[in-house]
Amino acid sequence: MSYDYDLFVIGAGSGGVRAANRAAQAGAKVGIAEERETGGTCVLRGCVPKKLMVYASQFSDLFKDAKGYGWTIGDSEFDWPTLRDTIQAELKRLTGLYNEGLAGNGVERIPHRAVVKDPHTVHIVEENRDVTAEKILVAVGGRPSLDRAADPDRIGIVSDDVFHLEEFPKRLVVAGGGYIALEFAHVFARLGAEVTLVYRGQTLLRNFDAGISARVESDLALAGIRYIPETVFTRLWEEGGEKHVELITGEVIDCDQILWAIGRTPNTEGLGLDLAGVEMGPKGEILTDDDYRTNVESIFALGDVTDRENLTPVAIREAMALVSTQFKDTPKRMEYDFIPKAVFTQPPVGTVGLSEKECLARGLDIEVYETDFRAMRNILAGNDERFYAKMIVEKGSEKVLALHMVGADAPEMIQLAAVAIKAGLTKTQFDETCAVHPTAAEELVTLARKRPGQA
Ligand SMILES: Cc1cc2nc3c(=O)[nH]c(=O)nc-3n(C[C@H](O)[C@H](O)[C@H](O)COP(=O)(O)OP(=O)(O)OC[C@H]3O[C@@H](n4cnc5c(N)ncnc54)[C@H](O)[C@@H]3O)c2cc1C
Ligand SMILES: NC(=O)c1ccc[n+]([C@@H]2O[C@H](COP(=O)([O-])OP(=O)(O)OC[C@H]3O[C@@H](n4cnc5c(N)ncnc54)[C@H](O)[C@@H]3O)[C@@H](O)[C@H]2O)c1
Repeated sequence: MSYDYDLFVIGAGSGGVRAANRAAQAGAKVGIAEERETGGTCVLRGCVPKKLMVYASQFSDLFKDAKGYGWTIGDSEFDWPTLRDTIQAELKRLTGLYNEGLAGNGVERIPHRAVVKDPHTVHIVEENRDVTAEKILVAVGGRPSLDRAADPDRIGIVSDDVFHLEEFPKRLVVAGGGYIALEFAHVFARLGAEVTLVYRGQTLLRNFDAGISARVESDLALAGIRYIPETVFTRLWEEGGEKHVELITGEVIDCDQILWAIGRTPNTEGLGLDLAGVEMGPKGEILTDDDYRTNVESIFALGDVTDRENLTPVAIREAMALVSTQFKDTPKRMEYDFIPKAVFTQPPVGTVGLSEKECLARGLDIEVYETDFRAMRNILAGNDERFYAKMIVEKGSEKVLALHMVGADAPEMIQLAAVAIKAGLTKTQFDETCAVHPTAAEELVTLARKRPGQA
C-alpha cells in the first residue's frame, strides 16, 4: 500500500518540529500540520516569551542593588507596550526560522488544523481533504486549564493571554502553586504590580524537594507577593472597570487582572483519536509504550499530549528517540531519570534527581548535606536574598543522588551538575574537584555540613 507521506505530524511545537526535521533528514517523506504558528507553546506562549519577561523584570532588583555599589540611578520607568511588542517581534523572527528549517529539510508544511480519521488517514480541516501516511505522530501539546465553575464568563486570563495584555495590570491575582503561577507572580511583582498568589494546597511546587518548596515560599515575602495558601477562587466578576475575585474564605480582592495557572490539559478534544481507537488516560492524555507507540500500531504520540514530563527538552529528546527507532534502524529510548529542571522564580530553582521524601520512600539509605548562605553579591547591595542547596548522597556507595538549589544562577549550575550526577559521580569526586573562587557554585564542591543529627 502506498501513502502520501511516510510520516505525518500533527502539531508543529517543540516535539513535532524536531521529529519532522529529523525524519526528513533521514530520508522520509514528511508532512506537518499546525493550526496556529510554527513553534508551539515553548516558542510562542511559554519558555521563550516567559524568559524574556523574566529578564525584563530583573532590572528592578539590579537598579535597587546598584546603590550599594556606588551608583545613583535616576527615576526608572517600565513601559509594558514596549516590552510586549518587542517580545512579539522576536517571536515572529523565531517562527520564521522554524519555517525555514522545515522547508530546508523538505518537510511539507500545512498551516491548518488536522485531525485523525483512521489509523493511516489525517483530515485537514480547513481544506476539507484527507492525506494518508504510513505513520502518524500526534504532538499537539496542551492548553491552560481554568475552573469553569468559578469563572463561567471567563473573566480570568491564562498564560497564553499574558503576552498580549493591552494594559499592564497594577494589581494581579494569580491562582496556582506550580511553575507558571510562581514564575509570573515574580515577574509581575518586579515589573511593579501588586501581586497576590492564591493556592489550593499547602506546599508550593508540590512535587519538588521540601527544601525547595519551603525556600520558594519564604522568597515570596521578600518579593512583596501576598501568599494565601489552602484557598481557591469561588467567583470572578467585572464591575466598574475593575475585576473582582471572591475566595472560599469570603474575602473579595479587587484587581486589574486574574490569572489562572492551575495546570494544563492535553489538546486531544475533537482530534478523532476515539474514532481511530487510540487509548487515552483520565485527563485526555494519550497513552503510549516506551517507544511512543499508541495501542494503534501506526499512531505515535509524544510531548505534552502524553503528560509525562511536560518540558521542552523532554519533547525534543522523545522526538529524536522516535526518529532513531522508526526511521534510522537505531532504536533509542529517552531516559527519564535525572531530568534537570528549573523554575524561573527570583531567585530561581535548579534541581536534579529524587526529592528526599522520594529517596526515603524507596528505602534508600541517604545522607543529606545542606548549605544556606547570603551570596557575596548581596552584601554590599543590602539585599537579603539567600542561596540554598541540598545534596543527597547514598550512604555506602557515596553516589550523589540529587541536588536541589534555590538561588541566583541555579538553573545554569544545575545543567552542569546534572552531567556529573547522571554519570553517577560520588560526593568524594565532587569534593576532589577544585573550586572556582569566588562563586556561589564553589559551595557544591565544598559541602561539609551534614544536616544536624547525622553522623
Ligand atoms: C507559560 C509556560 C512556560 C513554560 N516554560 C518552560 C520552560 O521554561 N522550560 C521548559 O522546558 N518548558 C516550559 N514550558 C513547557 C513547554 O512549553 C512544553 O513542554 C513544550 O512546548 C511541549 O512541546 P510539545 O511539542 O509537546 O507541544 P507544543 O509546543 O504545545 O506544540 C503543540 C502544537 O500543536 C498545535 N496543535 C494542537 N492541535 C492541533 C491540531 N489539531 N492540528 C494542528 N496543530 C495542532 C498547537 O497549536 C501547538 O503549536 C512552559 C509552558 C508554558 C505554558
Ligand atoms: N520552568 C519550566 O520548566 C516551566 C515553566 C512553566 C511551565 N512548565 C510546564 O508546564 C506545566 C504546567 O504548569 P502549571 O504551573 O500550570 O501547572 P502545575 O501542575 O505545575 O501547577 C498547577 C498548580 O495549581 C494548583 N491548583 C489547581 N487548581 C487550583 C485552584 N483552583 N486554585 C489554586 N491553585 C490550584 C495545583 O494544586 C498545582 O499545584 C508544568 O507542570 C511544567 O511541566 C515548565
